[in-house]
Amino acid sequence: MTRQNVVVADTKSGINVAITMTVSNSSLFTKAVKKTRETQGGCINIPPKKVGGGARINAWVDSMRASSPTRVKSAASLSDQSSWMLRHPSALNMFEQIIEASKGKQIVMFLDYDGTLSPIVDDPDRAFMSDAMRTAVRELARYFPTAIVSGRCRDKVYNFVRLAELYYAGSHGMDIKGPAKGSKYKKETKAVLFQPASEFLPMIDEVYKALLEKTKSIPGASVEHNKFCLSVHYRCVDEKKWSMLAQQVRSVLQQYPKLRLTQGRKVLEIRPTIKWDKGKALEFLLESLGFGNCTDVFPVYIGDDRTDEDAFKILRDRGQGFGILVSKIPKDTSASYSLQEPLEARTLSYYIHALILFLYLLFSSIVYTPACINYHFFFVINL
Ligand SMILES: O=P(O)(O)OC[C@H]1O[C@H](O[C@H]2O[C@H](CO)[C@@H](O)[C@H](O)[C@H]2O)[C@H](O)[C@@H](O)[C@@H]1O
Repeated sequence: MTRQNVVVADTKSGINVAITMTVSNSSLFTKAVKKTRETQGGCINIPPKKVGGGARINAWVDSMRASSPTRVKSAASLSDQSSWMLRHPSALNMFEQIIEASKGKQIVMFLDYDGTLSPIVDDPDRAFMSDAMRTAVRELARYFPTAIVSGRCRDKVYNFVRLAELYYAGSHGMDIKGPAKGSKYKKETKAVLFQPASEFLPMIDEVYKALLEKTKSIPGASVEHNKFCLSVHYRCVDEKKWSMLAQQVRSVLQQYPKLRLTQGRKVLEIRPTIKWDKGKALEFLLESLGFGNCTDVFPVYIGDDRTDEDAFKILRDRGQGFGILVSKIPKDTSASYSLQEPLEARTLSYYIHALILFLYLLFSSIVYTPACINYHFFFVINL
């Protein structure tokens, strides 16, 4: 299967247009040409001052609307949904194939936090992961090197996950730290710490203060300091005020050409223009674990957001491992597989159990433990 991503700058709207072509000879996948108003990684061009402001703001707001799950859901027809599922089958249904592909290779796990390990909630400070999920991740890390890759600042995501044995890449990969006690998977003992955007710290602090001031009159808006980047949340902002919020953010960012804007789930993310993202963080971590040029490594990345696309794309380009997109609705993605997303509280528990099941099954097919013998028996029979 070959897949080509072509990114074309839409000079009118200031938003890039990504055209993705997937050509496959496998019966599982269909030929598809997709056009979306976003790039991989969801980058929005910050327009230069002189160009018409109104049109630009409308384009921002359009993009904010497009990322609203309810709208995307209603826009997606049933046949779109099923053809998308053919191209990105459930990781649970494809489990045997996945295990087969990883045979004899070292699996390395990369997990996004919000929307992947924790449910999406209104208050970013209350996005707790369940104890059951923590147990699943802890178990996973017993068998595979495991990293959490998040847009959040590293300390904050660590406080949610609270597992000292993991690698953490916070601030969209711009703040990477290995386990304090070293890792059993890493031969050399030198601790891993990598912060490629350190010089931006004073600027980020400055912009944080400016954004707090500019957005304080917009009910529901909040600004989160993620150390090397910032998040402007609009999940709780009335849609009628989105345009005003976009204008305020734009007015601040125009003074800082060294910062760029990307988009997540009802969040505008501001970060340095350096060429660093979750995909680069994944490569950095593989390198520091000693798997940089290895052919027998099998990285698995699970994420739900546009910024995770950078990592999915790296895996596709390397032809190693695969990405799993957590989403209930069709989205343009470089991930190979999908898992359902917890849109409603009622379906949330299903998703968490599904993910836990997937994580458990992944390691239980390789390592025999009493708790997983039943599944293994089932798995072997089904082969
Ligand atoms: O890379 P991630 O770990 O997925 O971080 C991306 C952003 O996640 C958080 O925001 C998202 O989750 C919040 C809590 O569920 C939700 O309220 C918000 O609408 C989502 O966008 C985090 O707060 C942001 O700083 C991250 O950039």
